[in-house]
Amino acid sequence: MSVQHDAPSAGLPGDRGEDGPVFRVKDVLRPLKEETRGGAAILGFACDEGVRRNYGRVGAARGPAVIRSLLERLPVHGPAELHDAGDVACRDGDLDAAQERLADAVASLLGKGIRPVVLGGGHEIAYGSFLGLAKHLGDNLASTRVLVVNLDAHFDLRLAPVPNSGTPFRQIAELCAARNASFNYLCIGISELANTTALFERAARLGAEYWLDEEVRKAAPGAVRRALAQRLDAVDRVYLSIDLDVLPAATAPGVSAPAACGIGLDVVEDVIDAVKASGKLIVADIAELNPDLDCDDRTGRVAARLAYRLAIGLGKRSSGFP
Ligand SMILES: N=CN[C@@H](CCC(=O)O)C(=O)O
Ligand SMILES: [Mn+2]
Ligand SMILES: [Mn+2]
Repeated sequence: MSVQHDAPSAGLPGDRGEDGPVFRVKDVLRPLKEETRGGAAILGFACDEGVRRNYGRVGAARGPAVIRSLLERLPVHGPAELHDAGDVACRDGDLDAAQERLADAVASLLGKGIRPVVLGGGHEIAYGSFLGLAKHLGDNLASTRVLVVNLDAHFDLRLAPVPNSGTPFRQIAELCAARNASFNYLCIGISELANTTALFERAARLGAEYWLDEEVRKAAPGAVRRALAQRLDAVDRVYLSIDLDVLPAATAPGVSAPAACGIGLDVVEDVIDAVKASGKLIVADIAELNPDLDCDDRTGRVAARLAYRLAIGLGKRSSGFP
């Protein structure tokens, strides 16, 4: 279902009126209503408690507000509909409770046939997103082949006394084991110099597949897409997590741990498009934007662009370029 825009934008840079009405995301973004079914919704996770516990640079709790404001400014080129499911915040440093509330919000959206695009927040968001998917699937988790795709310089498979931004995928592995579900983890953009030997060994023990940042950078055109297509063919559903620190520091300076190498934004966008085109994407999140560390909103704009691609989709314009 889609609705026409009904209120053109005004007052934003570029909206001078002389070229006719301008429609932007803010004109189609509507607070989620109880009766809403289907479509996509953005849901914020205003939390950096996991980053703090992981000795990172805090500030990602302000990520959702900044992504929303940059997303709202982007133009919409055709009929579109997007719901805003509000924010889940972390209160009094209680990360477990915040992840539970995020999971409940994700499960509630999925129960209504709405595809959540969750905006972080530190990468502790990932455990909440997946827990929501697990709640939604219930007893069907074990029989549903879920592929977890994480675009990240880091495995985030750490062992730690308490959950943090470096542990979510180890927590997901444990949740899967407890529910007799397989842990099918594909990590794209892993940096050899940002993960210890112990983490590579844990990834191997858990059967994780990873593609290194250097391999992806040197891959022949189309190779990532072809390899990904094989993995997508073999599963029923995909949870896609994007840690912005998978991008080079010049593209994404506003993260706790910027990448020296990273993989290109074009690869990240190719992965999004391939996963969406498979029809199997069920939950997506964007993690680690720290507006306090950003430069000219560079990382925020990238996050907004990715959120747009996930929630609304590009490709309504084509120049005919060969
Ligand atoms: N979210 C994950 N963070 C990385 C941080 C690495 C760093 O601070 O250098 C990790 O734990 O591996
Ligand atoms: Mn990372
Ligand atoms: Mn991460």
